[in-house]
Amino acid sequence: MKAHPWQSMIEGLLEAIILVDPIQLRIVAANQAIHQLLQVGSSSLLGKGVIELAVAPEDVFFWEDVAAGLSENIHSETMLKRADGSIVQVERRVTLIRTGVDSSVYVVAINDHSNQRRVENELEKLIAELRATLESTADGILVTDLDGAIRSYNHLFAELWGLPDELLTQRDDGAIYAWMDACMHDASQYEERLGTISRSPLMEATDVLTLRSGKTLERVTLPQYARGRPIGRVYSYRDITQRLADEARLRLAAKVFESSTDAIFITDAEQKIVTTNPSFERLSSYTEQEMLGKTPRDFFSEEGNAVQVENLLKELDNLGFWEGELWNRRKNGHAYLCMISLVKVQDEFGAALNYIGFFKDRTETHTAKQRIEELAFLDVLTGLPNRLLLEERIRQAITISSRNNSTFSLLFLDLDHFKQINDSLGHPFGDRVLQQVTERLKKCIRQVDTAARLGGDEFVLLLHEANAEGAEICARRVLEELSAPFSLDGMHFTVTASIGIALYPEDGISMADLIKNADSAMYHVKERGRSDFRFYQRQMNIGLLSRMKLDHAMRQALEHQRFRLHYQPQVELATGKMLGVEALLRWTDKDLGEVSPVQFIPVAEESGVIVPIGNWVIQTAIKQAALWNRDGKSMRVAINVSALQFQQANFVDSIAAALHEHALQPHCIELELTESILIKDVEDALKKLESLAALGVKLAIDDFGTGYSSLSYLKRFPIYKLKIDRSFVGDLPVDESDVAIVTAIIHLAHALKLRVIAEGVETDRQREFLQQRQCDEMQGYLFSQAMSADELEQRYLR
Ligand SMILES: Nc1nc2c(ncn2[C@@H]2O[C@H](COP(=O)(O)O[C@H]3[C@@H](O)[C@H](n4cnc5c(=O)[nH]c(N)nc54)O[C@@H]3COP(=O)(O)O)[C@@H](O)[C@H]2O)c(=O)[nH]1
Repeated sequence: MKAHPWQSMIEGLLEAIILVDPIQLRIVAANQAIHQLLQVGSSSLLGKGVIELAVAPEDVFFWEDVAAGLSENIHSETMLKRADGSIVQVERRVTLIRTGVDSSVYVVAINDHSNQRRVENELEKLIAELRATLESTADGILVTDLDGAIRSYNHLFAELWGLPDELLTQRDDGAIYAWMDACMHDASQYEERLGTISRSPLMEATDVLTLRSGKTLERVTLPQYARGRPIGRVYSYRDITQRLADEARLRLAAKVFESSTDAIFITDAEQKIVTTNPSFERLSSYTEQEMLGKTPRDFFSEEGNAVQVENLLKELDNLGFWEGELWNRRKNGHAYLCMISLVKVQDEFGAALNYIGFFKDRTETHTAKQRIEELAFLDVLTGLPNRLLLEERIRQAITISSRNNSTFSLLFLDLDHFKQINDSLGHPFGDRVLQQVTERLKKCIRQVDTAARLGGDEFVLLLHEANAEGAEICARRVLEELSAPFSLDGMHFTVTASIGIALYPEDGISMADLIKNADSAMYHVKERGRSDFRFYQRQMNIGLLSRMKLDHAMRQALEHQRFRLHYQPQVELATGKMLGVEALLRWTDKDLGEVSPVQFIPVAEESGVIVPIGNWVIQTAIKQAALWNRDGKSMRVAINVSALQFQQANFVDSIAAALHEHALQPHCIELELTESILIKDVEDALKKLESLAALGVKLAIDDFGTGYSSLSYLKRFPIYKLKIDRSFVGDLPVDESDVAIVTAIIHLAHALKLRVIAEGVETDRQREFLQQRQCDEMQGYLFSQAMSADELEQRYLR
């Protein structure tokens, strides 16, 4: 094919050129540049249909339009196919050049655009990436130029500031800034700061913005540079509301950790301690440094609790927590009781992240608890086990004895006349006596035995594996131990006790029965004169029951006038003349028969019915004395007065009223008072005795020598007569002690200008002895027993 005349002209052009015949649409000339662009051999394009190079459909349409004479020029981007089939982006300009009147040629100038296109693509990608970055950032971003005109912002910015939809769709920078102003808690400060920033293009700043909504935003602003010069500014906003709250919480947690009074340690996932708080060191004496890397196992494991520690660690891993108490040791070796809580901190899959241990020293609470428990089981005054603990020990003793077929004994011990000590010397004194008694009781039992105080002056001794013989030995030891004089505040006195013994299993197989029966046996001792011991016998409980019955019967007897008075003469020793009588209460019950005052007076005193009975005695005795004296017979009547009766506030008035009612001279009445009455409430007793003496009533001390025998009251009180107790008279004149005592009492009475009478005189030898010692009067079976008023009148007053 002949070369086109323009071939050489286009050959040297850098731009790729093809010349196309406008009729046949065939390439008539092509330069080197197009061959290179399409990577085809030189001249290989010549003669080729131009449409063959077209890739894009619009090119095909264009050349079809050209062929149809519809189009002449085109300048556009398109694509060409290379020889290897690859596509190349080009800028293509097609110009129809008239070469003659009837001839023309299309000059197709082609520029390889693939580089530019690549750059543009890159740019687009970059922009898209930037946009994506902008959108995907966790911060709200606002980009402005140096004048503050908004160049762009991301959706998070809009969200953080709550921009309304209309501001998102229209471009109105002023409205956006106004909106942001309005959101601010302190708009003026915000604007001032913003002004400062915008006036300083190079300024980098971080600010915290507090919005009215309660949100807190952190704003970081940086200048935007292009070619080393600031061209604008980027503001990034981050919602730090939660972070601030978290930080505050963390600060608080840190403060709690630091200032907690609980010792706290935190371990890593391998249970190695990574930190401890100050309380940890305070409590354990180990510093944090010493604990780092140690494990709870190292820290808590103590001699003897290793198994417990292993179990708790197992439980901690299984359940995620453990709580309990453990004994541990401080660095100095001192043991302390830890109240521990261990918690396993886990990730969402349950794997351990950390372990946190809290513990506190519970030693004091433990000790206090122990003390409280002790107090619950110990008698505060004496430190002895109380009823609760005794019951527990008896229960144990029953269990062991029934299993071993062995025995044990219960000694129920009640101090004799202890009430008098309390009443006369006060409760604090009585308490100290009980403490001294306790010390003596402790000496009488073995280590394995129990001495318990039930309350008041009641004690129980539980003697393990003690049969009757063992119990008796112990009872005797107690009586002997107590018989030694007590000494308190310079006072010397004696305390005796009545002891009842019950044996297991003979006297009961239950705790209640054993205590009841020992108590019952003790009562029998009381009834039979006290200061002794006695074994329980089956019929004794009838006695207990009968005490209640007796009380009831006495009240009935009083109501139905079944009491009567007998009178026992009191005789002048020197002349044998009867000077008076002692009124003695008698009672014949329809069921019980004749009941001795020895039996019923103590029960009446115990229940209080002695007061109305005593009043009846006073009324009856004074009435009888008035009758005798009215008939011209001079007869003095001695009346027994019990302590409870004397304590009644109206006692003196009742005597005065009775004397007045029966018009009896007061000197015809002699009141026999026991020593205990006088030492009970000394001031009250003194007042009453002085009032009675002022009335003219004579006062005698009954049973003299058996009580506390405090001689001071003989000096202070208006006493008229002492009555020597019959226990000192019975063995006269054989018993040297009795001889000495009786002689001393007579001398004492006379020295104090008191009269003296001996009771219980049964023999002539006794009478003679008393006469020799110049005792003033006597009373006893030797002269006469007590008898009814009628009988007495018949025998002695005719
Ligand atoms: N508060 C009141 N007590 C009273 C009253 N009546 C009596 N009693 C007291 O009861 C106790 C026992 O009295 P009783 O059984 O009547 O015994 C008295 C005499 O019978 C007895 N006595 C007299 N002589 C002899 C004797 O030679 N031998 C001997 N074995 N007993 C004898 O002594 C009792 C008198 O004692 P006392 O009162 O100490 O003088 C007794 O304590 C009574 O006090 C009452 O009304 N109220």
